[in-house]
Amino acid sequence: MSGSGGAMRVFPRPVTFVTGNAKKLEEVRAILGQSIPFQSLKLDLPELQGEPEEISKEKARLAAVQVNGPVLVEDTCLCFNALNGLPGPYIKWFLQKTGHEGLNNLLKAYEDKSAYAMCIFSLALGPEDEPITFVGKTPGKIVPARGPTDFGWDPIFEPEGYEQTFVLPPPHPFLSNLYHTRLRLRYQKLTPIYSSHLALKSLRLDQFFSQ
Ligand SMILES: O=c1nc[nH]c2c1ncn2[C@H]1C[C@H](O)[C@@H](COP(=O)(O)OP(=O)(O)OP(=O)(O)O)O1
Ligand SMILES: [Mg+2]
Repeated sequence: MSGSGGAMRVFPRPVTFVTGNAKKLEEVRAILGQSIPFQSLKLDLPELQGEPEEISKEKARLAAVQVNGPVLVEDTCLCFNALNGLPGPYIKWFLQKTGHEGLNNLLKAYEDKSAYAMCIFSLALGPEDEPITFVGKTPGKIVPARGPTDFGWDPIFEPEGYEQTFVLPPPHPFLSNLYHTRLRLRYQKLTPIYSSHLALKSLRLDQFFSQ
């Protein structure tokens, strides 16, 4: 696929990011909303049980039927290594029922507090198309909650290489705008993804996202 074209050719219609989560929307809009024709729809779609990628794909299929056009969905998992990846895709329910403290308690029986945050994006070009998934992982560890509690499990996840959870206030306003840190983390998760999966589909990543 060479020559002119790009996003407008791949997506004759805007991609609808379907989510019921305002925070997610804020972040994804900030990262992708400038580079592809983008709109959003607030829907809390059912998420079936199973392996994370399958859950996400199925969600994209449902979304594409509802929207009848190109859709993007994201599923976020928080996976504890000591528990072989659980709570994983079920983190939302664990968080709701047990809170940050309960999540820490789950690991009390284990020395290994390591975890990874995983975001899975699934893109379906339409109701008839098989969704493409993009998986990004950020390693880190589970710590007692600190900082503001405005976004999910952020306060208990300390990404590797950072001495703070996602949400502590920036140590210095010029050095680290936390909002940026968080976006960068997400971006890190996304970058390897574009190249591998989109190349497979012979859709050049820059055609997707840089125009
Ligand atoms: O970057 C994040 N940092 C901290 N917490 C996060 C993040 N991203 C999602 N979360 C929370 C939201 C929900 O409690 C669970 C994932 O569940 P998940 O199904 O992916 O999100 P959701 O149901 O809120 O929105 P959606 O309508 O897009 O499915 O982790
Ligand atoms: Mg959900």
